[in-house]
Amino acid sequence: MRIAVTGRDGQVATALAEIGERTGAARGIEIIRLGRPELDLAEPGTVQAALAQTRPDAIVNAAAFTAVDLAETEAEAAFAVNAAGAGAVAAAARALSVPVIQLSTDYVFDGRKPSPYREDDPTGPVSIYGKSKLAGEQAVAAATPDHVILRTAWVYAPYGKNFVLTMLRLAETRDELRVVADQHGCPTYAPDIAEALIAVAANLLARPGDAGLRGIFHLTGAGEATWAQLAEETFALARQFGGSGARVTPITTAEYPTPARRPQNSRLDGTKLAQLHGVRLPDWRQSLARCVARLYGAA
Ligand SMILES: NC(=O)C1=CN([C@@H]2O[C@H](COP(=O)(O)OP(=O)(O)OC[C@H]3O[C@@H](n4cnc5c(N)ncnc54)[C@H](OP(=O)(O)O)[C@@H]3O)[C@@H](O)[C@H]2O)C=CC1
Ligand SMILES: Cc1cn([C@H]2C[C@H](O)[C@@H](COP(=O)(O)OP(=O)(O)O[C@H]3O[C@@H](C)C(=O)[C@@H](O)[C@H]3O)O2)c(=O)[nH]c1=O
Repeated sequence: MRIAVTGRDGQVATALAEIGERTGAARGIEIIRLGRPELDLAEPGTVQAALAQTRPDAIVNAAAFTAVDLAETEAEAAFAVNAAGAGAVAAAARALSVPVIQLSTDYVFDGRKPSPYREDDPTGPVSIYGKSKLAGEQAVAAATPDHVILRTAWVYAPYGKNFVLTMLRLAETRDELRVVADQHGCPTYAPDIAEALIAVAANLLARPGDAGLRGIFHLTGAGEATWAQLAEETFALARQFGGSGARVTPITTAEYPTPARRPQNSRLDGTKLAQLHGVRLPDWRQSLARCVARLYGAA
């Protein structure tokens, strides 16, 4: 199975590439990463040719404008990549007669639901990033029926830009960190997402006409946390490996003003993916332990 993945140096694409390098030969999986300048989602003219030359069996669109706060002032750029760009990738998949898996986000919801969101719950993004990703979902669905939209959340890895690495970096110079404790979500480990993407792609290729395997699915680490709990657990693990952590002071969203609004509740219910694709991710604490162990050279 040859999987072409966009967003070459991002967390998810990197995690997929690692699987390809470590176990791809034994498992018959080849990962081909694409990025700028040869594939630029803001330049839709580059998309089809770049993807076609990889001769993929399936395409994963992991490229996105992910700077949530910056998107508030760069809406046009965010929409170009996350909406039009995603549509261009899906159109290329259709032209190549292969399935496309589009990564999307918990930030398509407004966060007011008191329990975890299901796939058919009404969307209502409260940020430009969320709005642009929702428009991307719609563009993908309009471009090809042979798609899966995987909404994930709070992604972290031992590399790239993410909250866990930000906390560890800030703790190097500060004894105390103030972290919001009234936003609830599901931290998700990029290498877990990568394994799930491979399983979903294999299912799509095995059952080409199965509409039940297509459409929107939620994919997050099991369990739930606040950002403050995620920071605390990160520091607890870092200390186990001889590192240092900061003291976490829980604060409210109002006490940490940001340009973009974030949903208060962005927990996603992964039941549908488990039932139809047989994919369920480990608890976020287990995966965070693997991540931090790797950062400290213990894994
Ligand atoms: N990170 C998270 O917490 C979450 C992410 N997601 C979604 O998951 C997917 C993967 O996220 P993640 O791996 O964390 O993302 P990253 O932010 O780690 O990487 C995004 C990648 O997209 C690339 N990119 C940005 N603009 C363009 C463009 N115009 N053309 C081509 N490539 C571009 C970036 O390139 P460059 O390095 O050059 O900027 C980068 O390599 C995205 O769809 C994201 O919306 C969903 C929920 C949570
Ligand atoms: C750095 C920092 C952040 N925060 C808060 C701000 C915010 O409410 C929360 C998370 O901040 P970040 O900016 O790191 O995370 P953010 O960019 O909002 O993360 C999101 O990224 C996009 C791409 C997604 O799709 C989402 O699922 C989600 O992962 O933590 C603190 O309370 N204290 C701090 O010291």
